[in-house]
Amino acid sequence: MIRLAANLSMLFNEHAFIDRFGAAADAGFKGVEYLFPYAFAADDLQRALKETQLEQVLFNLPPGDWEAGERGLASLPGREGEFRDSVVEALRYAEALNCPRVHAMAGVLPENADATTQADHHATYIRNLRFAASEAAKVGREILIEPINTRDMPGFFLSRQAQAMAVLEEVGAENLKLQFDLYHCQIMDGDLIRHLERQFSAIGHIQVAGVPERHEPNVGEVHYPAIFERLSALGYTGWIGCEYRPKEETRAGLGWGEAWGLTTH
Ligand SMILES: O=C(O)[C@@H](O)C(=O)CO
Ligand SMILES: [Mg+2]
Repeated sequence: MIRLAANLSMLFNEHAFIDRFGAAADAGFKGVEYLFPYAFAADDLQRALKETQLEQVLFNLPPGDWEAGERGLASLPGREGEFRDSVVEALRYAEALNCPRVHAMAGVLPENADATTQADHHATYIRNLRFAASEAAKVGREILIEPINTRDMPGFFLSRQAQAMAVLEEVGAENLKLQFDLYHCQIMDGDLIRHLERQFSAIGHIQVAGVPERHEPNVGEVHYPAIFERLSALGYTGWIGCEYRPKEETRAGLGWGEAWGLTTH
């Protein structure tokens, strides 16, 4: 069964953040995800989930200085202390929101990074992910890593599916999983269904969007019905995060999801 989660950082931007929970539930979503909960007290978010009977399915660790262009800390040499604090903070929110998984963004390489710098980032990434996975395991949660396309995030350290699979293998923690965003995969690697099949056992969460504009899944070059069909055949029981920027009003664009219980009126 396909379970769709609304990404509240991108969907329902017609509403103030806290009101997006109600809008998502009204439209038929059963779960929500978003980038960061930290601007809100955990109690307020907990109340919003309870009132709407939505499940919190994912959010990200604190990413460093977002305004200054930082996109995660996990691979940044010299920032290990901050990364550790970010793991503790994310797990505190995860417990309060009953969220089973959190995404540790890899971070951005410095411009023109040479092989030594890249190797430093890789070594830091592996050490940090081991720490994060071991802390998360103590409280029964998963850590996710997500390859992100370098057109949207130039220099992002983790950009290819093969790189992510190699990292998962090197870290070797059962609760470290792949956040498979089909939008990024299409841009960087293509061959979506074969990637899904080959990586299926490593996947902890899936996200979708049309390519290339990142609008609704039925807008653009990817034929999502075939992908959803394959996912069902593979026996996927996890969540699919709707992480796209609606072309117009959120609700008006939900027609693509009617087969999976979303309503447009
Ligand atoms: O794909 C994305 O952009 C997100 O899933 C994310 O976590 C970082 O922006
Ligand atoms: Mg994503």
